Order: sequence, then C-alpha cells, then structure tokens
Amino acid sequence: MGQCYGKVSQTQVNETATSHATTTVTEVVPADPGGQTPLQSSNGAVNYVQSVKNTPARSSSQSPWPSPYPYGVTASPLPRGVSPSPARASRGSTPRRFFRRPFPPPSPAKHIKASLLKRLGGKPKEGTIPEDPGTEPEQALDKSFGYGKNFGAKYELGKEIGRGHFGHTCSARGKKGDLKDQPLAVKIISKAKMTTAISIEDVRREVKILKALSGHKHLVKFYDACEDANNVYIVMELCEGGELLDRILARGGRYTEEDAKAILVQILSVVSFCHLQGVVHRDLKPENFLFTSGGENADMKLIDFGLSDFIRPDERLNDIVGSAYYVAPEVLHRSYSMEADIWSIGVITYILLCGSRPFWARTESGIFRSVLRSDPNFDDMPWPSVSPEAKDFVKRLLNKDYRKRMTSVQALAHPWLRDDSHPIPLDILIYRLLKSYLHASPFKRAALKALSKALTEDELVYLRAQFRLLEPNRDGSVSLENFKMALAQNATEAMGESRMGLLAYRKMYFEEFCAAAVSTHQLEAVEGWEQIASAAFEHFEQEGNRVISIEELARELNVGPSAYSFLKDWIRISDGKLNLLGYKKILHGVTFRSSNTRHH
Ligand SMILES: Nc1ncnc2c1ncn2[C@@H]1O[C@H](COP(=O)(O)OP(=O)(O)OP(=O)(O)O)[C@@H](O)[C@H]1O
Ligand SMILES: [Ca+2]
Ligand SMILES: [Ca+2]
Repeated sequence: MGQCYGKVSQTQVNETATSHATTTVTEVVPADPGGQTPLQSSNGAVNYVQSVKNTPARSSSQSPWPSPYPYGVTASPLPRGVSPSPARASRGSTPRRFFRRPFPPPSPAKHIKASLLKRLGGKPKEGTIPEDPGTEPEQALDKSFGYGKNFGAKYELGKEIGRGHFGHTCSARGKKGDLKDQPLAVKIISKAKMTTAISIEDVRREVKILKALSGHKHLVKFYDACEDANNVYIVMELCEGGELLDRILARGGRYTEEDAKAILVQILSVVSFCHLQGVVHRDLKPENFLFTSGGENADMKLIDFGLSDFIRPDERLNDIVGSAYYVAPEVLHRSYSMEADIWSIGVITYILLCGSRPFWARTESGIFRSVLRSDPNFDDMPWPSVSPEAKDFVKRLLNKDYRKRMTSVQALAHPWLRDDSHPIPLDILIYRLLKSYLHASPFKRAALKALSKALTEDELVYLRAQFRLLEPNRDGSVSLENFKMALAQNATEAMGESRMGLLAYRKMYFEEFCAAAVSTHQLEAVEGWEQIASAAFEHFEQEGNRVISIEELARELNVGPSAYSFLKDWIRISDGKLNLLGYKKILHGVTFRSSNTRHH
C-alpha cells in the first residue's frame, strides 16, 4: 500500500495547528497504488486512525467519526460568548448515541482534497490528483492586488473570531470615516499561503464577487479590501451570532419543520440572488452561513465566496471544488452549473430535518461513492414523522440528475415553503427554457404546449409568478424585451460578468409562456408525472399529433439511422402518429450512444 499523500509529518502538524486547520491533517485517504484518482480509491480506516493520533488538535482519538473540532476544543472557532454546544463537546465520549441514526451528525466540512491541493499547492504523490496542482515558482507569482495599502491607518484589529482553510477572521473597528467606531470583521488571507496562481486568482475573484453582490439582505456586507506585503484584508460587516453549523449542533442536530423553513427561506433567497447575478457559490454549507446576532430569530448571512465563480446561463464548469459532504454528483463528473449549489442546499435541508448527513463515509472517496450511488435514508426516525411536503422538498433538491432538481426560486415556490410573506424572485432558468423553446421545432413546441395544458396548480403558481415578474405589456403579452428589462432591474455589477446573450424580439402570451417555460426533466421527477403525461398526451392528440415518418422523427430527435429500430416503437401502426411513449420522448429528448448518431 502506498503512502498517504495527505499524511503529514509532525512538524507540518504543528505548523497547521498554530496557523491553519487544514483537512489534509484531519482526514486522510490512502493514495491508490494504481495511481487512481481519489474518486476511485477506497478504504483507509487503519491509516485514518493513525493520522488521528498524529493530530494534536483532536479531542479524542477513539471516536469513529471525524472530529468536529479541527481547531481543538481549546481554540474554539465559536464567537466570543458562545460556548461549544453539548453535542459538539460530548461527541468523543459518547459516540454510541449516534449509531441510532443512519449517519452521524454534521461536523465542519472538509474541502475536497484535490481542490485544496490545487489551490493552496502541496506535494501530491504522482498520479493521485486528477489535475496538475499548478504549483509555480514563488517568485514568478504576482501577489499585488491593487487594493488600498493603508489598512493599519483605517482599522484597528481585534481578536480572532474564526478560521478556515484559506484565512482567519478577526473582529475590528473602523478608525475614521463612515466606518469610525463601527464593529467589523476582517478576513485575513496570508500571501505566504498563496503558492499557486490559482490561489491568487481565487482571492481576487472572492473580493470581486463579494463586492459585486454585497447589498442583498442575506449576504454579508462588503466594505473594503486592503493589502500589505504579508496579507490581503477583506473588511466586512461583523456577524456576531455564530455559524449555522453551531446552532444545528446546539440543538442536537434537529430543527422543527417551522424552524427549518425559516432558515431555508433565507438560504434560498440569497442563493437565487447569486444565481440571477450569474454567480455560483460552490461552497454552500452550514459553516458559511452566519447569524447577525445571538437571538433565535436573527438574520442569517451568506459568507465565504472563496470558491465562487461567474457563470453564463449555458456554461458548464469542470473544476472539482467544494466540501465533500455537500458536493453534487455532477461536480464529481466535472460538468456542472448552478444546480450544484441546489444539491448542497438539499444536503443542508436534510441535516436540518433529521440531524444526520445524507451521504457519509469515513473517507473522502467513500463520501463521493455515496454521493454518486446511494440514496439518502428517508426511512429511519425521524423521517416517518416528517411531513410529506418536506420530504418531497428534500428529494427534489437531492435528485442526482441535475436537470430534474428544482431551482432555488422553484424551491421558494414549493408547497412546503410557499408563503405570501416571502416574494418569489425572477428565475434565470426561465431565460434558458425560453431560449431553447424558441430554437425548438414546431412539432416539439406543440408537444410542450399540450404539456403546459396538463400542469397542476403547483407548477402554475411558479409560472404565474415568473410571468408577473416580467411585467406583461398592456395586451397581456411579454417579449424578450420584458426579460431584458426584468434582468436589468435585478442586475448588480456582477451581472455584466455573466455576459447574458440577448434574444430576438418575440411576443408571447401567458399560455405560450407556460409551454416555453415548462421543464420536462423537472416534471418527470414529480410524483404525479405519469398522470400529467397522460393528460398532456390527450391534449396533444387533439391539437398536435400528426402522421410522422421514422426519418422525420429521427430528424426531430436529432438522431441518425441507427436509432430507427427504436423509433418505430414510438409511432402507432394504426394511424402513423406518435404514441404516448413517442410523445414522452419528444418532450424529453433522446441520447443514443452510437457512432452513427449525433449526440444530443
Ligand atoms: N463577517 C464575519 N463575521 C463574523 N465571523 C466571520 C465573518 N466572516 C468569517 N467569519 C468567521 O471566520 C470563519 C472563516 O471565514 P471564511 O469561511 O470566509 O474562511 P475560509 O478560510 O475561506 O474558510 P473555508 O475553510 O470554509 O474555505 C468563518 O467560518 C466564520 O466563523
Ligand atoms: Ca468557510
Ligand atoms: Ca472559503
């Protein structure tokens, strides 16, 4: 068996314990002898225990679970005045109480190792990391950011209040100007830690995104960025209420549905805002939501845009980043977009409702396997007593097929959360669907039109809200001009970055809007899909179905002659029109893996 690439020497451990608590210390997966990626490696229990013993920060080396305290119990990451919760403190001594649950309760999440190495540099063993970590000679790196150089003159630093893999955060006070005497938080990122071009770019982007998005009610307010020879300083509003993770642990890891809803509405509201601005967060987890004050009903703020990126509506990202417990399957498959954030919210929701993680294993590769292959447990306590709406909600966020997942806006409109007290924001998904509708063939549009006539009230609530947000013209129609206007109204500085393409002018009334803005993939994940499809097919029979040849159907579906043998089953022999199966295929689109066919 090869060496652990994450194994650390005692000196490194000490260095880590005093400066940064990194995952490379607290969770170690053995490198695969065959040079496989961490995705495929397995096992590691023995090495894991050994590495635990090497880690001075741990409160107990007996616990079978990764420590909730990468910082050690003495160096609590909790804000002043908040003591460690009993759940956190007692974990090491009473591990058995957690066996009753399908998975152990949450602990601070670990960044995906490959991503961490790539960003912060390091010495991976040959072949263990899927990508070149991009380490460059130090002197070649340009570490000047163009930020103000007068941090010391403007701010007075206070105590350390938090720590992550990339930086530590201190309380501070403004010395002059608008921020004079105002309590602040300053995230300090050491330039010495920026050993790769990627890590420098990450900091630049973190500041840029934070600055651009600052202003939303549930997003930490950005004030200033400074630098000196040693550090970058990100000055922001001080959130004194601690992390969401600590509140979850303080409650023994379970929220009532009402309390969970109050949390989720805030998360979804800020995440829909980010997505509309073309920003994907990529590291949503309970550690990255802070409460403004200690009160039960304090507002929550999203922090830490260190892994965030700009993304265009049709773009896919391929960089494996995030934290293992919260990472979406398609991120591990290296082709993802905004929906990856929604998965993470699904994981958070699951944790809020039952106190356990939906995907858990002792090693990173084990967690990945679970994310890719296993279905979360909805059978054990407390799930039988959780409302069907809440369960449906979680399942529609944790769908492994990202096309079937709800968007954050749809989640806000889901029956479990729907409530007049929070507005439903504009959904960028509509823009994508409209665009693809306008590019679709008349036959496919007729199929969608029939589908839209079979929609249930639940779907219509969302569509009506979206239509209203486009502020229909006096004749009740909208065009893409309305879309442009609506987007412009919601735009921040960040939006320009997403380089929204503009579509041609085309008038649309509500009826057609529904046909254009309905997502077949999402509907397929709905419980009543078969009924909806049958009802839709009846509408299609009335005013859309027609005689179609195999060749024409192949063209419609964008597939080649090798698919003809399948296609004949989708056309009725009696009248040469589509049957129900064929109708569903037209709605869904098909992919044949054959060299003779064009990939869809
Ligand atoms: N505005 C703030 N007010 C109060 N505490 C904060 C604030 N920003 C950050 N913190 C604290 O500092 C910690 C680290 O900050 P942050 O998450 O931005 O760092 P990081 O190094 O990027 O973390 P990670 O390891 O998750 O990538 C947070 O978890 C939180 O406890
Ligand atoms: Ca963080
Ligand atoms: Ca971060």
